[in-house]
Amino acid sequence: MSRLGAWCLEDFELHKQLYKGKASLLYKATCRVSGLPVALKLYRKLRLSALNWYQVQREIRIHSQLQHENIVQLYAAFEDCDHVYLALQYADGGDLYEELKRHGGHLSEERVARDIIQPCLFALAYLHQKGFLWRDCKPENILLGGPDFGSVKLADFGLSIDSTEERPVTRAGTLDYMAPEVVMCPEKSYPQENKEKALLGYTSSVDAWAIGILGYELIVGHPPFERETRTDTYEQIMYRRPNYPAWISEESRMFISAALTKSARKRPTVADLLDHPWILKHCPRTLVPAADSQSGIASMPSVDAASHIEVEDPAEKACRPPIFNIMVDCNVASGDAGSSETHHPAPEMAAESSPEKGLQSIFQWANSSVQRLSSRLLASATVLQDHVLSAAHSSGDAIEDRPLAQSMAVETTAGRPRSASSEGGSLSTLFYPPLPEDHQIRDATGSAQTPVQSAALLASEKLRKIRAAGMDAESAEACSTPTAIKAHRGSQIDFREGCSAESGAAPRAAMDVLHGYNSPWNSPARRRPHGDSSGSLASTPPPRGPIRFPSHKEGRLSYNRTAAL
Ligand SMILES: Nc1ncnc2c1ncn2[C@@H]1O[C@H](COP(=O)(O)OP(=O)(O)OP(=O)(O)O)[C@@H](O)[C@H]1O
Repeated sequence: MSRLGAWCLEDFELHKQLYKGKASLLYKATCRVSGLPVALKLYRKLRLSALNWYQVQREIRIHSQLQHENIVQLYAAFEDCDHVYLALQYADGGDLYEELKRHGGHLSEERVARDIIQPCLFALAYLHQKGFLWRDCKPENILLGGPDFGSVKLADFGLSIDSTEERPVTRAGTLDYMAPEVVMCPEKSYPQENKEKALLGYTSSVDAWAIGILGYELIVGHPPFERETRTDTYEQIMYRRPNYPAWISEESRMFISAALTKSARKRPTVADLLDHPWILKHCPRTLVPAADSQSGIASMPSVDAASHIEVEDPAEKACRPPIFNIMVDCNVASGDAGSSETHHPAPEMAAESSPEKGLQSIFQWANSSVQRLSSRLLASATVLQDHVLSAAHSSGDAIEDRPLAQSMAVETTAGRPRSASSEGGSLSTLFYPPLPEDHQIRDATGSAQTPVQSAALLASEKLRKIRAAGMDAESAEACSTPTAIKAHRGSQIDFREGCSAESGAAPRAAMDVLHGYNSPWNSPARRRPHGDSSGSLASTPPPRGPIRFPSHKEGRLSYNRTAAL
């Protein structure tokens, strides 16, 4: 059976809450139509400012165009009166941050290069080729496909931007992962702010920088420029070089140094980084797509299609879940000629013609954008192609025959309100099923706020500073440009004695002791950054002119999405 109409909440059976953000909730759910497990992301409309609305719309527009082995698939997007829903491919291995925690904050270099960095680079090359910037690289947004760690997937495109449609001019992302040129940009409070400023702007190379940060964090245990205050972190990002522990290999040091080239113009692209000797050393050569093969990048760049089919186990292929392929038409911002709604000119245009009308036009424009988005999203979820058909056939389930009441049969739980009405498009369609005790997700903010943990966090920061001072401050300069990487590629890698796993380096733990290195992950104080919620945009005014650094440390909260949430 195919899903003929638009998707709605009743198509999903909610299980446990996976995450609670400022404006979003994430549930593990099962699609009643196909039986597929999904991650259902709910944005609470009441918490969304005009800017947030714009970003949600952009997230859906961009994510719905992505189909890649290393990117979480967006299956559907729809809305009711109170929520916007994203049905996402469920990653049962959790996120990379949790994986790091499970491994004491370190992963082996080989694993980092082969299982994480290379797949991320493939996904980013694919994104960049389409003109998209991800802008939100961090372990929390990289999901694992299973216990074998075989297939990481990028998630969360809430900050992504289509550079073919708009110029990136905003300080967006997670501070520890921001490139210098991003840090130099101002924040913003409405979609078109600063777009007219020709001197502002950055490119996809901000994602290459973030990959360098990611590599460092996964290998060393913390981001290279993380400091106690935001001011210090900004300064580190802008002017300092990372400190490298002596035990990390020369190649990984060179890779990270190359990605962390301060000048965006001299920084290697993600395609260049795929050719870095560190990647080539740890990843089978056949997995690397030709650098200039556009089709290779656009489809599944991580595997050569032909050889992949040859080695693929047919049984495994049969078990692969079907994809219900839904395209969401949310091309709202560009306007709708046929719409009867009042359209307001973009604020900067109005401001140009009459400065005093500028502010008024911003509000009018924001209002009309919200209205247009809302009405269009409600009407626009369109099913194009549906593999659910086969899934439903095989299960013998007939979705049309299924009474709505039955599909909605969810027990009411004490403390979890559920409305009796199920009229389409109302909050009444939203329900929160009971959670088993052992599945109750504790609020990340609440779970780490005890005084003991706060004190431990401070102690851990001090420890980290002491460690940083003792690290090898030398920064590898070789391979710091695309040209240098290419020159280096294929050449015999000269291992620094004692630095490479292959040269019989001492086990990591022993080296840590030797160098007085005590992973922050050994301390229970390391908190999940999602829990740090003090850094909302609302509390950090956008800088004007020269950068002014705020004096307090905010957590690793993604910027520019939390404004007014
Ligand atoms: N498809 C998925 N499958 C399994 N878990 C997921 C999935 N998507 C997200 N998660 C989990 O939920 C967390 C938050 O997801 P996501 O980053 O999309 O939410 P968010 O509201 O955008 O968060 P933030 O604003 O903090 O970036 C992730 O770190 C991950 O642990």
